[in-house]
Formats: sequence, structure tokens, C-alpha cells
Amino acid sequence: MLQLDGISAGYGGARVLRDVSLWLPPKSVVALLGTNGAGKTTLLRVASGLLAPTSGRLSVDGEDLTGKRAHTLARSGVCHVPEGRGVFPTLTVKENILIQAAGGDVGEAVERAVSVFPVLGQKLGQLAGSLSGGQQQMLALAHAYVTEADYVLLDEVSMGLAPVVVDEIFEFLGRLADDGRALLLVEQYVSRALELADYVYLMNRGRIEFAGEPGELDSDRLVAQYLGAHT
Ligand SMILES: Nc1ncnc2c1ncn2[C@@H]1O[C@H](COP(=O)(O)OP(=O)(O)OP(=O)(O)O)[C@@H](O)[C@H]1O
Repeated sequence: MLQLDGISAGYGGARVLRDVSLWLPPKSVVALLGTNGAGKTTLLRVASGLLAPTSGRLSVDGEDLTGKRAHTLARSGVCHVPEGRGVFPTLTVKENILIQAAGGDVGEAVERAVSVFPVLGQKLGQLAGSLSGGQQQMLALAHAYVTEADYVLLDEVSMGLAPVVVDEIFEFLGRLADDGRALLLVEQYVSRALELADYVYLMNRGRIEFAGEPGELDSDRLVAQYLGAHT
């Protein structure tokens, strides 16, 4: 279990998260939804060790990792696919995969990445920055599969992509979930996220305002209060 208990965090003097608790059980899919600026990205950053909380506790499989850096969280099985294109644009696709593999077998890593997104196999020597937006996102997402992370944090990975690419990405997320990875999904395509999710948290102004199963959510209220047009 990836567990955040009573987390407060922010940037400089600005407090963003206020006493947030969220649990991501193994092999589950949890959706984290909320308005722009609610603190979803900040929560993922705390969960992956990119931002130290000012109070509260972060643990993975029972081990207290509060205040530990991102590489320690990565070693404990946490993979963060960040907002935007999480690739190194001036490195080739193959070099990006090599970095994702973090010292593992490169040939095997390339094979795994290409098995989930075959198009990457034709682009291995190309600079990641020259790929289309969708292909860059596929490369970023391949990280989760290549590293065999148990807990995958996904920050709006379908943002700004063509519908056909969004379909492919959701298919991949379903495959990751079937593969037994736990997914924490921050997503603007709410209904698609809820189709995959076992559990959902709604966040507003740095606090969790609802936690429960998707079936318990009143979808009209959800759309009106939190989300705007992307359903
Ligand atoms: N690096 C930063 N320095 C200072 N303030 C920040 C920083 N990153 C985010 N914030 C502020 O923290 C608050 C929460 O931002 P965050 O990105 O976590 O929200 P979010 O729910 O992910 O929103 P969005 O859907 O717009 O990405 C916002 O008020 C934002 O302006």
C-alpha cells in the first residue's frame, strides 16, 4: 500500500495541501479528481518524493518514507509520470528508455517499451523532442511498464492528445491495471477515469472532500462542482 496520512505541503510559505490522507492499495485503481489548482499535482509530487511534506506521513508497504527523495521512492516501486511530456527531448527514444531502465538490462527495457507501444520501435534513434505529442506521452508512459513499478502515479497523461491517442493510452492503463500495478490517476476525462477506478477521491482547495466508490458519486454534482467540460 502507498499511504499518505495527514499530509500538509506547499511551496515556500504557501500551503497547498491541508491534512490530506489518501491510500493506494496494491493492484487497485484510484482516481484523484478536482478543480484546477486543487493540489492534485502537488499530492503526486509528495507521493513520489519530489516534494517533502511539512507534516504527515508517507509510507510504502508499511515502510515510513516521509521526507525521502524521489530515487528512494522509485526503488520502493513508485513511478511518477508527470504532467506535460515526461521525456528528455534532446535524447533519443532509446536513450530515454535507457534512463527509464535505471541500470537494468537495456535490450530488455527496449523490448518491453516496444511491446506496449510498437510505434516506439520504429523511432529508437530519433530525438524524443521530434516525436508527436502522443508518441512522447507513450514514451513517458512506457516508463511505468519498463520499471515494473507497483505504484504508478499518472498526472493528466491524456491531456491535449487526439481522441485516437487517448483511446490507446486508456487501453494501456487498463493493461497496466490488469498486470497488477496500482494506479493513481489524475485525469480530466472523468468518466473514463471512473470506468477504471475502484475508488475515487475528490479534492478541492487542498483538502479531500469526498472519498468513496465511483458508484457513490452523484455525477451531476461532480461535473457541475469540480470538472467543467471534459467528461
Ligand atoms: N512550483 C510551485 N510554486 C509555487 N506554487 C505552486 C507551484 N506549483 C503549484 N503551485 C500552486 O499550488 C496550487 C496547487 O497546484 P497543483 O498544480 O498541485 O494543482 P492541480 O490540482 O494539479 O491543478 P491543475 O489541474 O491545474 O494541474 C496552485 O495554487 C498553484 O498555483
